[in-house]
Amino acid sequence: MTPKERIYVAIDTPDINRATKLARLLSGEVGGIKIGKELFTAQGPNAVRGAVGGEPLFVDLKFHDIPNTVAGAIRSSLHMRPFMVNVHASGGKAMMQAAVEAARETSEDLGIPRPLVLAVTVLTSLDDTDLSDVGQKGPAADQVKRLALLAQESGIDGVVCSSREITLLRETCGPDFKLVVPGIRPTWAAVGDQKRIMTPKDAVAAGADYLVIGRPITGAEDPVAAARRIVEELEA
Ligand SMILES: O=C(O)c1cc(=O)[nH]c(=O)n1[C@@H]1O[C@H](COP(=O)(O)O)[C@@H](O)[C@H]1O
Repeated sequence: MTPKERIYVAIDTPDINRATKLARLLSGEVGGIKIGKELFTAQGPNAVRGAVGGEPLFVDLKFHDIPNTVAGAIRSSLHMRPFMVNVHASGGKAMMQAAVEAARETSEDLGIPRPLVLAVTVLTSLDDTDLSDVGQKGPAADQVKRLALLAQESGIDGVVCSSREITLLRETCGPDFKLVVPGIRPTWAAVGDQKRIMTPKDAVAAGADYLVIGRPITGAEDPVAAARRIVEELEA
């Protein structure tokens, strides 16, 4: 995989014109586009695919519900022809198994490649204190490992984790388990609400498969120049 192919740019806006413009501008500059709750909730599935054009799409809706409902949501999301979809690992084993099975069945029915089904472990905006506030047993790395192993047992293709856990998960889950990593901050970008962060180059060196990068690119005065700068840093 080339450095460019590893980058999924997170387009978080409710505005379809801005999303379409960013996706067109960045087409060919990155590996794919990630669309999440903000655009999806405002504009719906048809608009999402329309905005993204033919680029590989990560549909990041982080489903977290009972198995039957998550399976149905995964089935519905496949009409956007995603390359990756995700659920929360904390939804449990039966829920993750139902998500994988729904993706398999529906992609067969639609005659499309099965998307990678990923599980979100511990959000990159949470640290050890936040985890203990919600009664989860930290430190964050331990909880990420626990959830990643459960996801792997459930037939999930990989996890969304922070850069801080990449090395641990590579050792624990092996070379083929996909590690998709948000909370990526080049040295020249603002941190914002992210807590467990790393630079793009360090994250790839640690073993990340895909990097999810939003505001450092989309919030830049020149998003194409920012994307190119990140690609150059990865290639250096
Ligand atoms: O699943 C995700 O993509 C995700 C998981 C996570 O733990 N942290 C996280 O930031 N994300 C998403 O990754 C993107 C990060 O965007 P920036 O912080 O702007 O780079 C956002 O769209 C988040 O919704």
